[in-house]
Amino acid sequence: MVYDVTKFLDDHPGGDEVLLSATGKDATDDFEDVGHSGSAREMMNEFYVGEMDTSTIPLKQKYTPPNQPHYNQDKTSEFIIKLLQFLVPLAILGLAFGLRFYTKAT
Ligand code: HEM
Repeated sequence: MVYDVTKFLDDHPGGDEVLLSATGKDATDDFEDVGHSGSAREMMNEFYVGEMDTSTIPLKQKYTPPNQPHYNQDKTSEFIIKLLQFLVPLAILGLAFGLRFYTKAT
């Protein structure tokens, strides 16, 4: 049985949260566990929409991850920049020492 409880959310004595948590699925157990009164069962008729062929419900809903923005998976350029950040100062230092050594010798 399918019920549309959108207009009942504000009026449900058990609150809207429990109703919302029971949407889009078989809420029979949730409903029965509360031990709803006879009048609650009568009220349900107001929100009755129809029947559903439960055999058409997929047993497990397939999770399809939302489309992610395409990140640059190629980390090579990042690695080269890091390497250069390390090597360039080292090269300058080496050059400075080299020059100093060279100018002293001559
Ligand atoms: C169309 C469906 C529903 C109707 C018409 C309905 C109606 C009611 C009514 C009239 C009450 C007051 C107590 C009573 O008379 O039994 C109530 C209480 C409550 N209902 Fe519902 N209900 C519905 C669905 C649900 C569902 C699906 C859940 C759980 C997921 C739920 C959880 C509760 C809770 C927790 C209370 C409070 C019980 C308490 O404080 O003792 N109800 N509901």
